[in-house]
Amino acid sequence: MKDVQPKGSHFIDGAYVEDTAGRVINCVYAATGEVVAKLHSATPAVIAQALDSAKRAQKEWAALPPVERGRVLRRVADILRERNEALSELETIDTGKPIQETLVADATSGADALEYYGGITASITGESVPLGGDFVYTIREPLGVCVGIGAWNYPTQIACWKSAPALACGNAMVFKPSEMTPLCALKLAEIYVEAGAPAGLFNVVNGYGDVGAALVTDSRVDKVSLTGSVPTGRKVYAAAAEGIRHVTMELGGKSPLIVFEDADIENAVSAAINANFYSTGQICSNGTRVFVHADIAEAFAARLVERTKTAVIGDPLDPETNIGPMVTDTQRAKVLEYIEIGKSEGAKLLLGGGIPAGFETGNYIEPTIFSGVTDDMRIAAEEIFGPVMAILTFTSEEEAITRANATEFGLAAGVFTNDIKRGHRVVAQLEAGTCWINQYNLTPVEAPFGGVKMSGVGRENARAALEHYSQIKSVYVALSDVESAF
Ligand SMILES: NC(=O)c1ccc[n+]([C@@H]2O[C@H](COP(=O)([O-])OP(=O)(O)OC[C@H]3O[C@@H](n4cnc5c(N)ncnc54)[C@H](O)[C@@H]3O)[C@@H](O)[C@H]2O)c1
Ligand SMILES: O=CCc1c[nH]cn1
Repeated sequence: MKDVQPKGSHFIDGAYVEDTAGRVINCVYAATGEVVAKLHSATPAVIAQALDSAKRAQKEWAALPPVERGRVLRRVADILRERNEALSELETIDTGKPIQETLVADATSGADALEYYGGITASITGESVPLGGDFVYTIREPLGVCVGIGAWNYPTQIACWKSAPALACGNAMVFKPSEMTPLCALKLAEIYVEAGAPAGLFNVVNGYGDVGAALVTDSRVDKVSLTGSVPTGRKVYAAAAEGIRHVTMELGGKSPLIVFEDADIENAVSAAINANFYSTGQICSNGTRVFVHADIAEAFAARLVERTKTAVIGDPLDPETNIGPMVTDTQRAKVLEYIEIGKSEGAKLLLGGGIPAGFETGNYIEPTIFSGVTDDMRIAAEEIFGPVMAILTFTSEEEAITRANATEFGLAAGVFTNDIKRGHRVVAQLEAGTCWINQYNLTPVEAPFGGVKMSGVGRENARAALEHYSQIKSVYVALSDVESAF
């Protein structure tokens, strides 16, 4: 294994920082259990250093001409692309996701965000509102210091999706990665400095949940953007509310993928595979409730099982592997428990259901398919966040919509049909922030991404994210005399 030990646990004010007084964070390669790096959770002194330097850098950054700020972000995008191979390898070591995925979905997705926001930085403007003589103009101002808190499934992408729009709007960011994947965001911080961002503009503090909690309530912080689970979202949202801070909440889901009887079965099967087994099932927007019309359910399941049997489970650094280990043994244990729950609830196990033979070391788990699932089963109601697909059947459009919406979550949804009118009609009734018709899980930076209901607040990506990293100042300009009562 190559040496991935960073020069310090945190990256603050343009340099690596270490404080060994913090609790140890072991960074483990999920395929072997080997500890590949040892870091320390941020102490209060480290957190203060990060916030102070971000506050200072933010003023300097916001004072630059927007076109110059945009140029720095575009340079970050270029460096991310130039180093894609090394960054993808690091992402694979950090998360356990197969290299064939990380080469196309992580630093590259981050680069898209940096390029997109770098390109529009200079067009983040206010407007002029005529009042028949007098007028109002608006200025779109940065919020100040933003805190980003990440989940472990997409450490590079999450850091880029948060920092790119934040910095484009003139903010600074202190980013706290998940304690399970502490390595990738440090590389991004190095790249920001190399691309010309002022020291302190993008700081990374590693740490456990208590570090996130300390950041959220600090008086220097103006905005918090969390990617994580609903229970953490509840805590962070409440803590941020104490200080009336702006929030973005990118939380969990239990999204429906509806396959109508007229759908192209091969495409629908491909989508179900992507919606459940990509990243070994560790994607927030996964379509884990696959509603299939009863008329095609048997054919769909047969083809799905046939194709899933060809999945290549292996070392994620091997380019042939398309199913890697889960991020941690704890996460795998949780998924194995759900599989047992599914069996005891009476769902039919069509494929998988355990640790693959020959993969007793590492956090491996088989891609698992249940059929005969009903809405009341826990495997159909709760987010598992692993490679477990539940197939449910339906007989009418109305029934599919009602059952798809019968969840507290509302992150994403997909519809497969060859009747395009039906596709639009159904999507219009689905309670989800991100929908796909005849596709699943593609998240281009040009499209707003985020959830409704318990799945979140706010949007990432596209111009929509700018609304969540800026505030509007209205300036009334009088061209006439001032009237008063006396
Ligand atoms: N909607 C999205 O865009 C999106 C994307 C990826 C993952 N997710 C969700 O994330 C979850 C999986 O990730 P996870 O297990 O890392 O989530 P998690 O909620 O356990 O942790 C997320 C982050 O919050 C931090 N944290 C924990 N307690 C905190 C507190 N009290 N205050 C501040 N920070 C705290 C953690 O250290 C971590 O960095 C799933 O529910 C998944 O759906 C959502
Ligand atoms: O994990 C959630 C965000 C996402 C969806 N697809 C790629 N990234």
